[in-house]
Amino acid sequence: MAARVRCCHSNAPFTRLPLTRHRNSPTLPISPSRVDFSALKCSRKLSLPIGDGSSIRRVSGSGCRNIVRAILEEKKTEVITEVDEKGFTCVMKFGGSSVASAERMKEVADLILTFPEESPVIVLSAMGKTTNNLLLAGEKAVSCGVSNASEIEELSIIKELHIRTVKELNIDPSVILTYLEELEQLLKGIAMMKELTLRTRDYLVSFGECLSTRIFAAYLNTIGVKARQYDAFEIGFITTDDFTNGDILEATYPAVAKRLYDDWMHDPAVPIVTGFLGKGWKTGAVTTLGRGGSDLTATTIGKALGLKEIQVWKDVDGVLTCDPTIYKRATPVPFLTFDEAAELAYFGAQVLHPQSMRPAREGEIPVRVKNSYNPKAPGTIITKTRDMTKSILTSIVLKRNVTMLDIASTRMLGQVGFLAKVFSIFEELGISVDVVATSEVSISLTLDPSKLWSRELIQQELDHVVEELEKIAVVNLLKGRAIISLIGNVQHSSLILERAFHVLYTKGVNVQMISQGASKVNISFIVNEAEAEGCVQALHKSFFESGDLSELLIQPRLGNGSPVRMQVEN
Ligand SMILES: Nc1ncnc2c1ncn2[C@@H]1O[C@H](COP(=O)(O)OP(=O)(O)O)[C@@H](O)[C@H]1O
Ligand SMILES: N[C@@H](CC(=O)OP(=O)(O)O)C(=O)O
Repeated sequence: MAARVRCCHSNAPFTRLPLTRHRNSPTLPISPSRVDFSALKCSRKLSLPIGDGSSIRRVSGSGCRNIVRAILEEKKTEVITEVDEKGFTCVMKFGGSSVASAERMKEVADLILTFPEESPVIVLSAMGKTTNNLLLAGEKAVSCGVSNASEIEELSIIKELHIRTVKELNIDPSVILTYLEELEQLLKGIAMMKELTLRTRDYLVSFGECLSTRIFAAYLNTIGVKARQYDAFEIGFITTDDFTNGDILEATYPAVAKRLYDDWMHDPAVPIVTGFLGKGWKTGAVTTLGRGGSDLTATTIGKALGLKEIQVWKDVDGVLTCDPTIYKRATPVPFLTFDEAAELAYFGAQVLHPQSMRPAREGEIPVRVKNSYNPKAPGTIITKTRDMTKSILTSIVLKRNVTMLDIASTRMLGQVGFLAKVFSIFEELGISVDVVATSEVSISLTLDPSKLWSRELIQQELDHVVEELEKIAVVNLLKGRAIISLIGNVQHSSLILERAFHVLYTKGVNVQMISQGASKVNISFIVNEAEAEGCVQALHKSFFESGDLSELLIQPRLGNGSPVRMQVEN
């Protein structure tokens, strides 16, 4: 293996790439067995020039690690020499609300141009409500008959929106026309087959992101900003074959880094990447990462390229103290840890995709949530740690449409393995469980509604679960429940619980289950769905609108009398 790597610091002559963390150690020829990839990962400030003598490129960041791995995996034997080109600095993801119209796309382009010091990778979602419209169109196609498929109302809405956008942006409509024709053909195909499999559903919704990115890249090119469109499933986003809910596989990171850097070095252009989409590793078919999955696309690129920041641009001033559609007086949360953000997303805050924090946490890359409608607002910055000294409650999250199961063993106390048996039934049926509270002979738990949503046979599945559990237990299935999660500093759980229960007691609400669990940041309780919104509003008033709760804290003190500073680490 003859690849050689050198490192360059911006103002210094080329020094030699440390294969350990020491910057000034000598250059060594690299071979898979000699490269300490974990050391490379730490070297975020290193630059890695690669080339074949004729064309020479340089990349920066911990993406170097992925490039080196990719080179080695391909068994390239080229010599690496110096150049001085700028790599990518950040990823900017714009959600559907940010690119909902031609006007919005222009504003987003302006916004990107207001950061000339950045060299961003752009990730886009489908325009506005296009994903919902595609799903609705697909469902209608199943039963409307082939001859009516072209007339589906949502198809017309999608066509009209995209054609109008292209006209208003003054770009060549051919960039999207073939896609719109193909979409119509696909709906006819669904109508003919009279079925919409999960695989076809993913292919169908992929049109949304394929269209929006093509339009935006074409627009940037017309205003003189060189841009290049990418379909994520063509540039190395490899996922499991779980259609509608694909998991990003490890191979994605080096593949995406290599493709984006290679293209950039041959011919620099701003990459415009489709969010939400991937390619199933066995089937080779288009997959999606679950609703809101463009956030995960952005953090995956952030980690792959070792960027300094991941920005997700939304239609709100950051992560708020609760869903603003439930309670208008929600306010932005300036700082969050990855743990808090992940928990918040997992327990239902639509603002972030539940899996999106994982790559950011692994790459230790800060995530900034900003408002594309109000760029001056500071937004929320999500990092590994933050000062928790005064933090009590951060945000209140509501998850609706929850099914709860009370499971009591038919045998009496002391039954060994009861919990194991119950959970093995869920494992066998592939159903995921959200909140759990147990005693030796009984369990209360909730089923993850998003998992149920993404699959069919919901009622049959529930019946089947109950049937299996009834072999060992008395089962009570309770629908129409909601989970209210209090995300915050569980170090102060007594204060949080005292206040929360006072609020709920005052409202006459009976909590049906509570779980604090092992999480350092979340206390959840289950109430009737009909009461849930009122509870969130009352809790918000009590925790965020009635003075500084931190004054109630009894501060732990060191021997010298000074207060202990608390840091929460993921
Ligand atoms: N705690 C929260 N903070 C901010 N927004 C929230 C929260 N909970 C729910 N939301 C909803 O999330 C929306 C933003 O997320 P999303 O629709 O995925 O944005 P985008 O499509 O721009 O990526 C907001 O408009 C808001 O209604
Ligand atoms: N368009 C997809 C993916 C996505 O991330 O969208 P948004 O960024 O608008 O939430 C969806 O609606 O689920």
